[in-house]
Amino acid sequence: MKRARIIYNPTAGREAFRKHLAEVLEKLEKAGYETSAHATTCEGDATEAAKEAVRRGFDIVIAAGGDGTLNEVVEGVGHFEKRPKIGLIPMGTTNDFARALRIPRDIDQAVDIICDGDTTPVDVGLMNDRYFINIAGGGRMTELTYEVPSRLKTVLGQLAYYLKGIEMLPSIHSSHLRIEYDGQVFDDEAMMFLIGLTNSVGGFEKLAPDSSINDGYFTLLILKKCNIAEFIRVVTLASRGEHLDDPLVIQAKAKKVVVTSKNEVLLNLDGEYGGVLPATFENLYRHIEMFVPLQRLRPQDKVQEIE
Ligand SMILES: Nc1ncnc2c1ncn2[C@@H]1O[C@H](COP(=O)(O)OP(=O)(O)OP(=O)(O)O)[C@@H](O)[C@H]1O
Repeated sequence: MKRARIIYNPTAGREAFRKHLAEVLEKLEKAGYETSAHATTCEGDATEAAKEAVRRGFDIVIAAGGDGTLNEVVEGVGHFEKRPKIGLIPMGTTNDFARALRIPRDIDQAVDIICDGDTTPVDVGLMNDRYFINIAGGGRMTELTYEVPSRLKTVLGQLAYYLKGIEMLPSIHSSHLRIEYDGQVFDDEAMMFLIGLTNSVGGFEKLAPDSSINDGYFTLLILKKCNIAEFIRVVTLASRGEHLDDPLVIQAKAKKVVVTSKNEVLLNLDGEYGGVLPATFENLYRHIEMFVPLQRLRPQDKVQEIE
């Protein structure tokens, strides 16, 4: 019998996972998994629990929580040579990664995907020595996501981001950024940069529409220096996926990105504070095997059988 370890964040999202735990365990047992669960107690605990699960030889690790919990689980398993497969039960507020993988928010349906057993390899990012699964970025605007208090996100959902964004608008300014990406260089003032692994970021599904979850490339977006009116215009365009042709936006594909600055620039990794520049971002090609609804993936995310 295969062994599964559920790592769940009891504080994630609006709904308590604990209420559903018994039925989830039963379902997984029926599908042939001997399953146990761990409730995280604080920040970083999911990473330790995931490391322990690898050491104890679990075949699969299931993250039940938001992007933060999945990020911590990947951080825990990512450094090991032999990595368990990862399942995801989206319980967060935005669930960007689940959206990119077409994993439904319904707990029952998400567990069905794990029970069905279809998996696909996905790329993960490594920033210096920390993993990220969805998005890394830097610049004043990217600070927005981790300045929104978790409690506010839970109560207000995405509205919390908008409210915080309005509050922060007057303090948005540019920073010097030197960005080397696959042999090219941007060296100028800019508002922010984003390095995405999937098409889904902060609830915006059209920010990096061409990105694929397993092609080995990041989508790099740079927003050049602009004033607040231009900034609002580009963010509005981005919400509709119409920003890529804007002269203020640079878009590129890259496997490796190195960013330095003359200023102090704070970083954001999967929506949480990620330290300060300088940083090197590497795309780890198909580093993690994840349970997904294969037939629902976008064509560019499907692994071709003949490669
Ligand atoms: N018991 C706990 N108490 C407080 N914080 C916790 C606990 N367990 C985990 N955390 C922290 O909560 C953070 C956010 O959790 P998570 O991403 O699962 O939910 P979310 O913020 O509601 O969802 P999303 O990231 O999709 O918006 C995690 O990064 C983790 O460090």
